[in-house]
Amino acid sequence: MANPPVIIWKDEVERLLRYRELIPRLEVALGKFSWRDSAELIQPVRTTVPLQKHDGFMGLMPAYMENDGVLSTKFVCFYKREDGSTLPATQATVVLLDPEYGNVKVMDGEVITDMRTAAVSAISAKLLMRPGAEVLAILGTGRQALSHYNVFMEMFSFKEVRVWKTPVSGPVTACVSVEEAVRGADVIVTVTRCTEPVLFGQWVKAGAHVAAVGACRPNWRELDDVLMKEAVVYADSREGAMAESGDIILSGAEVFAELGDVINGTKPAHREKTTVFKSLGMGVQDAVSAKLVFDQWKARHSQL
Ligand SMILES: NC(=O)C1=CN([C@@H]2O[C@H](COP(=O)(O)OP(=O)(O)OC[C@H]3O[C@@H](n4cnc5c(N)ncnc54)[C@H](O)[C@@H]3O)[C@@H](O)[C@H]2O)C=CC1
Ligand SMILES: O=C([O-])C1=[NH+]CCC1
Repeated sequence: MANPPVIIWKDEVERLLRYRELIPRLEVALGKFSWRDSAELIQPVRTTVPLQKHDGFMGLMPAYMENDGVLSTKFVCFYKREDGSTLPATQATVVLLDPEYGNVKVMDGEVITDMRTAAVSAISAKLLMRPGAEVLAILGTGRQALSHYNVFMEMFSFKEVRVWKTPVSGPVTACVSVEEAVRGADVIVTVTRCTEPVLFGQWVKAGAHVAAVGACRPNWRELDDVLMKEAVVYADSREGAMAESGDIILSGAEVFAELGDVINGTKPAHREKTTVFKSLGMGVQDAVSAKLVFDQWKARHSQL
């Protein structure tokens, strides 16, 4: 039955989305994705349209989970703004559809993008960091840096958190150089808009886990060749990584496994080795986040 469209604004998404409910759903979705069972989940690599005049791109990120009744697409615009710009790098909207009737719910995608990306990095750390990890370093101080800080503080108890270049709020050590931030760190999160390597393997402690979130174009880098070749490399999607990750394509590093493979138990988690999780972002992550927001919204509105 056709229902009128629903619009859910940013402040409401912010109120409704919680990491404790989001993380288990994302783990299930990552696992389902890695089985490559099209009866369960269909998610092509995102389509990108370059916005040359604005130094950015628009990405279209569809996903369909037949058995879960989830159909959605995110529209995301990403701009390679200069360092120091106050404008957001990422603007996003998620459209959730009823698969049977095509009814539309439209919601803000910025909070979803910030939170689901950070949550997936936290899942990578849960699976791949060495036991007893004490020091977290975050490179970047934008939106993703903040969401990563929030979820890592909620999920883990690090003794020290270092941030390059300026501090986010909270008990963190502000570092003036990347080397100072990452030397001796057990977990490193890279959430910059860099297009050249900023994190070098020679500074990274053996056995550290790196969640590499920026550098989402085939010619952009955050990590150098030494790190990419020394580490065991995991990705959210093999196809996404091979199509979009400059760190993987240009270094020639191999993707050892997807996070979903580790969740499914089909590939090991090499906690004892240096690991890189290369995150590109997937439509299915937005789909399960949007479904969670809509279900919570519906529950609240049916009580009114
Ligand atoms: N893997 C995924 O699913 C997602 C990845 N991203 C990526 O995460 C990165 C950060 O996104 P946001 O936090 O939203 O952006 P933002 O603009 O809020 O923050 C970017 C950060 O990078 C720093 N930065 C900019 N240019 C730099 C340079 N040349 N060298 C060093 N640092 C520089 C800025 O100072 C700022 O701290 C972007 O590359 C974006 O593409 C964003 C959303 C999802
Ligand atoms: O998955 C996502 O939304 C994005 N990945 C890189 C820029 C935005």
